[in-house]
Amino acid sequence: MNPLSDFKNVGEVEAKNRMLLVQWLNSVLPSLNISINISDGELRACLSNGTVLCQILNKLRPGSVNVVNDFYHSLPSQSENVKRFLAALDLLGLPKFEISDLEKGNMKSVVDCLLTLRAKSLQNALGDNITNSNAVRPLGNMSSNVHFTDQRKVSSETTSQRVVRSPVMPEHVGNKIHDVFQLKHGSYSDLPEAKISELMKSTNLDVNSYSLFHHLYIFIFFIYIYLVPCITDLFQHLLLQNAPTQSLLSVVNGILEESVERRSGEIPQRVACLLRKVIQEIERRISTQAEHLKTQNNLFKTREDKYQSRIRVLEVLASGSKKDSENDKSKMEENKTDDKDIIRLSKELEEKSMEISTLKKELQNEKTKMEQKMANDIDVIKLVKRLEDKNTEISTLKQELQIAKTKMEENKADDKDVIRLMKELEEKHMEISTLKQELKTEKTKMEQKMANDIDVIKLVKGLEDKNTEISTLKHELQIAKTKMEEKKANEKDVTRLMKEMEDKNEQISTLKQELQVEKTKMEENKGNAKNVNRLTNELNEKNMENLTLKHELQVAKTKMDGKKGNEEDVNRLTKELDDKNMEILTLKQELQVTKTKVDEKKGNKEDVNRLTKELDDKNMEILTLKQELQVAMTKIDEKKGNEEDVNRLTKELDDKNMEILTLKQELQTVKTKEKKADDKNVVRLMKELVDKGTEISTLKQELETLNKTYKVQCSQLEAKANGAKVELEQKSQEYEHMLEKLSKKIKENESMFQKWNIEKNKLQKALTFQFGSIQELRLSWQSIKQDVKKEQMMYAEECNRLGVNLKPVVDTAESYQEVLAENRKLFNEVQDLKGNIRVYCRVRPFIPGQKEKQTIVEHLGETELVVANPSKQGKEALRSFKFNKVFGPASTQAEVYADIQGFIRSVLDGFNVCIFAYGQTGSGKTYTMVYPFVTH
Ligand SMILES: Nc1ncnc2c1ncn2[C@@H]1O[C@H](COP(=O)(O)OP(=O)(O)OP(=O)(O)O)[C@@H](O)[C@H]1O
Repeated sequence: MNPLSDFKNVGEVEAKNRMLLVQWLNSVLPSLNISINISDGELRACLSNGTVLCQILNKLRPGSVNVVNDFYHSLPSQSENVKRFLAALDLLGLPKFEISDLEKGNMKSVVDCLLTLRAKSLQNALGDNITNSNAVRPLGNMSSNVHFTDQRKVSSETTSQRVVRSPVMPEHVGNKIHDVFQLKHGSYSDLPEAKISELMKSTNLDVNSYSLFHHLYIFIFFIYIYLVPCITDLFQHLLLQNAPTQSLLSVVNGILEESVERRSGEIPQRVACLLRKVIQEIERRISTQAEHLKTQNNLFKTREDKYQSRIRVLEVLASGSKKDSENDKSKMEENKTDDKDIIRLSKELEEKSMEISTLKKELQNEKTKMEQKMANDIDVIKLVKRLEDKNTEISTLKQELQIAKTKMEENKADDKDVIRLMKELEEKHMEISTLKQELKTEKTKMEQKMANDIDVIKLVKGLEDKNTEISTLKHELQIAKTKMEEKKANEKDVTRLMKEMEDKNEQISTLKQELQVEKTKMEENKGNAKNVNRLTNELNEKNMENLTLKHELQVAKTKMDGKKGNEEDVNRLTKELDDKNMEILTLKQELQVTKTKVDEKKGNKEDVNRLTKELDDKNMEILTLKQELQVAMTKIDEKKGNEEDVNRLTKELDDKNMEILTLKQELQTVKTKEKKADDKNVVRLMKELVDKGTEISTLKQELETLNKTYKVQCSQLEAKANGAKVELEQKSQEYEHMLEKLSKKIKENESMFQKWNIEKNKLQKALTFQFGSIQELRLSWQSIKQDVKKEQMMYAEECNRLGVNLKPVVDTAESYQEVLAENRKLFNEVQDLKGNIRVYCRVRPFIPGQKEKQTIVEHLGETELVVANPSKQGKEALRSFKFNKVFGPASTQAEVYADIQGFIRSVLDGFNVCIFAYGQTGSGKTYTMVYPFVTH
């Protein structure tokens, strides 16, 4: 056991005892009105006066203590009151406490003492008439000395009076002894404890219960002494054995008193023997009483042990209950652990539910991802389509580029652009291949079940970037295309110019021929030299113009050969060409006009004049032209000298024309070659196209397979998702079920917890009750112990008194013989006078329940009895009998005894007496002899 808990228990027990005491004090003395939660110090202050203690005792036993009320000398009076109270307790045989305990020491002893007083008073209050009478009686009345002094006071009374009155105290003793005998004969264990204590404590006697048993014994003894001296030793022994001690003592007292009254000084031998035997019997009884006391002591010890063991058992039970409570606590703790488990399980459930929710969320996310991936896949498909479109575009671009390339090669186009474009194309190819690789990797990633969206987004971004790049490239290509077209246009312009040049040259040649024709005509028609000159000048001018044109053409060609002729030059050249054409047209018109004029001059003299005028004009013009030509010539001379140069130039022009022709031929050939190359390129491109188509078809197939696998995977994933959903639902249902179970368990545990709490409370109440009962048992045990000690003391005192009383009895035993002899003589004389043999008749009444109630007794007289005989008639029908005395059916045992009690005296005087009963079975012999104490 835990010492701390012991301490607590001890403290609790002391507090409870104090409360009990306070309650009792308040109930006995309501004026006190002490608080239940009084402390030790307060209780000391309340009781240290001593007056309260004395008042309580006086309340319980009025007049037990005289209270000292000395207000001037309070302290001595207080201690005096306490002393008186303690003395009274001492007299009562109750446990005491020390005065120092009340003044300074531990109040526990004071509380225990007062609680024993309380227990004693409660026992008395439990309806025990004997103890009630004791409670009312003054304390001094309890002393046995008082009884003996009273006994001595009435010693002068007659024997018969004594027989009735004397057994006030000895009757207690006799009863006690009788009861003790009963106990000795083996019924201790059958008796209740209350009865034992009652027996042990009872010092009072109900006089009404004094039975005939006692009288009968005295009566038989006297018969034995005076009337039946020859009675056997066995009967004597039986008498002594069965006689109560009080009867024996009263008999002894009676004999002694009678001998004293007679003053004969003689005690008959038989009486002396009887007295010795009585004394021996009393001694034996005392010794047996001592033994009984010992056995009682042992019994009390065993009972004490029993109580101790019970206390221990109760303590063990208490500890057990504590253990039980601890077990309950442990159970509670287990319940707590169960609760913890439940909490843990609920937490786990929550976690599971959280996991389920997260799984659901993940599933949702997966779904969304799947959908996104589906969307991405759609995007990818779109991208692939776009890529295919791009490929087609690229292929077309390639073709265009190839065409442009060839054209550029043919037309010596910008190599750098072409190279750049080629490089870009290669880069595009590379990019496309990388894109393809990326696509493949994407596909593999898609095959590896959903590459993350970021990569897809990146790819999409990359694709977008690529698209932008492609768009920029397209734009560049468009620009390049436009440039190429422009260049083509330039080329066309160049060719057109070349054609125009050729036309001009042809026109020039025709003009030359016309001029030649005109010259010949002029010569034939003695044409005007001025016109010739003019025409020559004009021709020269035209030649110059041609030269300049050629030169400019050459420059343009060189520029074109330089492959970097810009549009401005071309425009400029075209403008110049247009101007020249305009000039040529004007010249043509002028020529036409002159031709017509010449034709008119040929027709008519007037016209000739006009023509001459016109010729003059023309000449003037020619002159001007010549001048101009001269200027030009001078200029030419200044630059290149003379007409040779012009011829050279004309030759050169011819050469150039030739060159133009050759160039035209070359162009024609190049065009043919170009056509051939174009065909080759077309074949190659076709091949590439076919390859691309195959690639595209394979890519499409791959895409389709990928789509299919993707769809299959999607379906699988959907199936898995559905399965997971079903599992999740099942799990959620299971968890819900578990939750319900757990909630039920929690409710059950709560109900169990409440039950346990109720049981715990009950156990605690039972424990407190048991503790209280243990305490009460202890107190009662202490009181019983005190009672036993007191009884022991009383018995010791009684023994001493008996010894003291017996001593004069023994001393005067011899003088008694004389008295007894005289008494015997007188009595026997009376008996002889009455008749030595007496015959009595007693008629039994009908027994209750007897069916046939017909009596044959016809007449019942004092000494006569008439009996009817129905079988006979006449005188014999009635028969009368005479007896010393006839007792009727209404006669009592006392009447019968009163008639024969003289024989008892004779017995005690030493005479032999014989009393016997005779009669039919069931006539009442045993009733008359054995049941003398039944009063009727
Ligand atoms: N005077 C009486 N008054 C009332 N009842 C009596 C009286 N005498 C005898 N009885 C009853 O009669 C019945 C028989 O009595 P009892 O046993 O004394 O007869 P008995 O003569 O002793 O019989 P047995 O010879 O068989 O021993 C008993 O029940 C007894 O109580």
